[in-house]
Amino acid sequence: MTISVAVSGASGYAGGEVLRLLAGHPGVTIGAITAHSNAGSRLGELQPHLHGLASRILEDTTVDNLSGHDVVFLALPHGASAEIAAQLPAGTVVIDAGADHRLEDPAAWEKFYGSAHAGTWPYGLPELPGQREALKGANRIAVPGCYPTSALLALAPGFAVGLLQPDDVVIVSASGTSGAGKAAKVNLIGSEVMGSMSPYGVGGGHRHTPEIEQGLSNAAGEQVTVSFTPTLAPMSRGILTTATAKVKAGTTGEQLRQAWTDAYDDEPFVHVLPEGQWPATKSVQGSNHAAMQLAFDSHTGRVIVTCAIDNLTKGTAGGAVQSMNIALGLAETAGLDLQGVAP
Ligand SMILES: NC(=O)C1=CN([C@@H]2O[C@H](COP(=O)(O)OP(=O)(O)OC[C@H]3O[C@@H](n4cnc5c(N)ncnc54)[C@H](OP(=O)(O)O)[C@@H]3O)[C@@H](O)[C@H]2O)C=CC1
Ligand SMILES: CC(=O)N[C@@H](CCC(=O)OP(=O)(O)O)C(=O)O
Repeated sequence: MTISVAVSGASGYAGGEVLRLLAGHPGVTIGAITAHSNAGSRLGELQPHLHGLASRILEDTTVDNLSGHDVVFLALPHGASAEIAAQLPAGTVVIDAGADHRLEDPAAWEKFYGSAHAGTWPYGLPELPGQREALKGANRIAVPGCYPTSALLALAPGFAVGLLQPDDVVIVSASGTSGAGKAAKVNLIGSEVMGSMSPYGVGGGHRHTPEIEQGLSNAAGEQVTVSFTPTLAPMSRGILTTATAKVKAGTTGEQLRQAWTDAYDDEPFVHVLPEGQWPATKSVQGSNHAAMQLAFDSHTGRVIVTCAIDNLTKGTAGGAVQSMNIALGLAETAGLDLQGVAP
């Protein structure tokens, strides 16, 4: 049996990455591919790396064009996906790469996104406690944001076993510029970003703060507050997150390492590196893998975890395909058997 899949936002970075992964997926057939201003164009003009699909024509992103498939991926700007999703048949598996259905708290949504909350869907990060079960058979899936994917993978194990204090969490992430999408922004063009790094959304203003707090609070079973600072790095892909939290009194370095290795030893895509080896974005580029390392800083009583992902793969499209596989009962790694790229 082959599963028919439609991909909207196929002219953009996230949609293009979904197509790259689906092109190598053994169980799916790619049906409609849709765009907005680029509808009518050949895919090869916009995504020249997708050689096998180059002659496909982008259709308009309409309910009619997306209906009639088993699975629909939405890789659209915030707001656009909720409007389309609400009109797709209930039996279709809809996987939203955007933020519209990630947050559980309508007040947090309204505060950070400034619009009405569209509802909450199962969250597509299967490595979180209990989340793989929640995705089985789901027909609506909210793909996490790229920063939250790295931050939640980094700290959830310590909160899940009660080793970390909930009120002193500091997370700093560096992201490649593709995280911002294809639309040109003056601070993202090469001459501005090459050879330079800069922060943004400083002081609790970034919209991923409530998403990270939600995931860590769910893992901890109590409210976790987070200080999150994103920075822009001169690379096209990749996120390196450094997350630190104060440990509870009496916690040892051995207990911390045990908690992380217990959480991830059986995971196909999340790797706690051997002690002393630290992650690099290059090692996960183009793959659905996350590489991480942790250390206990006994001087400050903090655990420091670094986690590297590719924002477009594990941070978006790879997580989306992994969640689709779980929802449909396929092998979780189908279409995702890709190693990193070097050098
Ligand atoms: N880039 C990343 O690392 C991540 C992105 N995401 C999310 O994925 C989604 C897509 O992001 P990304 O691919 O980066 O963005 P891009 O700007 O690269 O692509 C946006 C896509 O949406 C289409 N589009 C734009 N406006 C509309 C509209 N009003 N109705 C329908 N389609 C529209 C565009 O079509 P056209 O080109 O034809 O105008 C294009 O295909 C966003 O919600 C983003 O937040 C999530 C995690 C990480
Ligand atoms: C570098 C960069 O600009 N990154 C984006 C986050 C990308 C992402 O995960 O987006 P959504 O939550 O919107 O899906 C940002 O900070 O807005």
